[in-house]
Amino acid sequence: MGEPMRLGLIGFGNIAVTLLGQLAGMHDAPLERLTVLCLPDSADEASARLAAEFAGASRETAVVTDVQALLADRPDMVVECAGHAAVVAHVPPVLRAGTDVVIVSIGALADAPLEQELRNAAAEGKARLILPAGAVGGIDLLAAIGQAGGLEVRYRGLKPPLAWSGTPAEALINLGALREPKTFFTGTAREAAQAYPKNANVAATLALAGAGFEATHVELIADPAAPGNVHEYSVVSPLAKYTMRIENLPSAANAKTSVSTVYSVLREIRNRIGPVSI
Ligand SMILES: NC(=O)C1=CN([C@@H]2O[C@H](COP(=O)(O)OP(=O)(O)OC[C@H]3O[C@@H](n4cnc5c(N)ncnc54)[C@H](O)[C@@H]3O)[C@@H](O)[C@H]2O)C=CC1
Ligand SMILES: O=C([O-])CC(=O)C(=O)O
Repeated sequence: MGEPMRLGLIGFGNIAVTLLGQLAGMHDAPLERLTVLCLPDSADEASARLAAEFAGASRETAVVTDVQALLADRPDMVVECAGHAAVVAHVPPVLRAGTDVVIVSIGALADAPLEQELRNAAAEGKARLILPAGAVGGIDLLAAIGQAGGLEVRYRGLKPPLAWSGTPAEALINLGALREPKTFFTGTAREAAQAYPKNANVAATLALAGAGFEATHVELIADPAAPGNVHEYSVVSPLAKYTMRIENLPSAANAKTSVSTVYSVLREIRNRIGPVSI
């Protein structure tokens, strides 16, 4: 059994709430304290759910609404699952304080000055910024072979039309009337991640692991027949060629987010506290 851990969470939406259920059932790699940083309007709900679903004899919980209060709770690691704006607001001070941070809103790093600020903050605090695979897979191989250079990475993100609601796709196509797949975006991973902050974090993850934000080619597609949130990419390099296609189950509470994202975060937590990392 691993050492008990103090975990901080930033955000209390779909990913955080689903993760809470997973953490509550986790007994082989225990958490002794869970501190949630949420917006003031969700603090009461977060407190009630933590008390009902997580707190126990050997588990303490706290809900806070500012980052200094989160740090005062001395988390061993913080997980961001709140969106790009929360990365901007909260992650640099947590890293500077010397606390490792897992971020799911990886597309925030498409803003080059922010990426630099996060790298500097991690170096200053001697902390690690951990970028999980999220809703995509094969990041281990991409990051490994990418070091040899010569990579070509092409990514296609297909989701059902509903998952693109509230995004710039709405102004480009009639999502409700779509009867066949429609590619509404072609461009770089940087453009995709910035224009679609809730849908193209995967493009940023591939870019950071592989060929970079400018050289990673992205297509985004609304497809009424999509069997879920689909991430497809191909890699050509001097060391290996591979293609990947993942059909993800969308979250019940947020069609934009695949459930596997939550399990990817859980994997980072288990790897941190469990006796084996895989
Ligand atoms: N890396 C990946 O593969 C993926 C990354 N994501 C990222 O994860 C994010 C969260 O996803 P969901 O939980 O499904 O979204 P959600 O919208 O259900 O939850 C986000 C929560 O964060 C809260 N929040 C927003 N700003 C905040 C702040 N400054 N401080 C504290 N809380 C704040 C909101 O009130 C909301 O409850 C997405 O916005 C996206 O950026 C999502 C899917 C895949
Ligand atoms: O959850 C997914 O399938 C991917 C996603 O939203 C993102 O890349 O931002």
